[in-house]
Amino acid sequence: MIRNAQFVVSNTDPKKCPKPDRAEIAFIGRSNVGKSSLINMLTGVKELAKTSQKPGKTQLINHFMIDDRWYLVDLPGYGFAKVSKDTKDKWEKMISSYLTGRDNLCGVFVLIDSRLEPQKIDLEFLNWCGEEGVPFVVVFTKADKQSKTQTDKNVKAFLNKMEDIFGDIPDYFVTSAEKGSGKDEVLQFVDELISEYESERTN
Ligand SMILES: Nc1nc2c(ncn2[C@@H]2O[C@H](COP(=O)(O)OP(=O)(O)OP(=O)(O)O)[C@@H](O)[C@H]2O)c(=O)[nH]1
Ligand SMILES: [Mg+2]
Repeated sequence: MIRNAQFVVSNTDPKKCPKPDRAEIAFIGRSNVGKSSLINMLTGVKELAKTSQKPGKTQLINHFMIDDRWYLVDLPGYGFAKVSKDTKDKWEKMISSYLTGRDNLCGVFVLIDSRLEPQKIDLEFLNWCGEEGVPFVVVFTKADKQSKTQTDKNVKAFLNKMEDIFGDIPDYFVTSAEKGSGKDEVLQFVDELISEYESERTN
């Protein structure tokens, strides 16, 4: 359970992010996949992270302080078609330097739309994370949008692709921000990552 969640700061420059003095967990995924909605669902604060029906809402690296203990980070989405090459390049630079340079980052939750068949852009991004040693888990979103059978089918297809790429299946969660499903499982995992980070720091 998250008891307290507060917005701290937004940045374009990863170097200006808050002092990395505590555990940090980030959320990323294709534009409109439901990152901000999931963050609101997990924290129980309805409009903590700004959401929109229009893709490309989140443009900055947004830090939130959770229970005075860890940072939660909402990142802008990738794969939004209606942006210039220049904007895409800037995004890539900002996100790659954040993800590879943030010392206190203990986990990156990569969100995947459970309505879709495996998307090249998601697989490429996960592959990049693997190559760079970015510690990721997969979160399927919007499970309420179709039947459980269809969700299971899409999840399975995606995991099969991941197995082809990595030789094994990553940790994953199936969620709906609308229904609140998957909340306990995701928060339990977050807690494990943070506790691990904290015990490594004190030892
Ligand atoms: N039915 C349903 N709709 C969802 C769910 N999660 C998000 N949405 C909707 O999907 C749209 C996009 O959600 P956001 O949370 O803003 O997505 P985002 O990934 O933060 O998008 P960007 O910041 O633009 O990259 C909104 O209209 C949400 O209401 C879900 O679990 N179920
Ligand atoms: Mg967003």
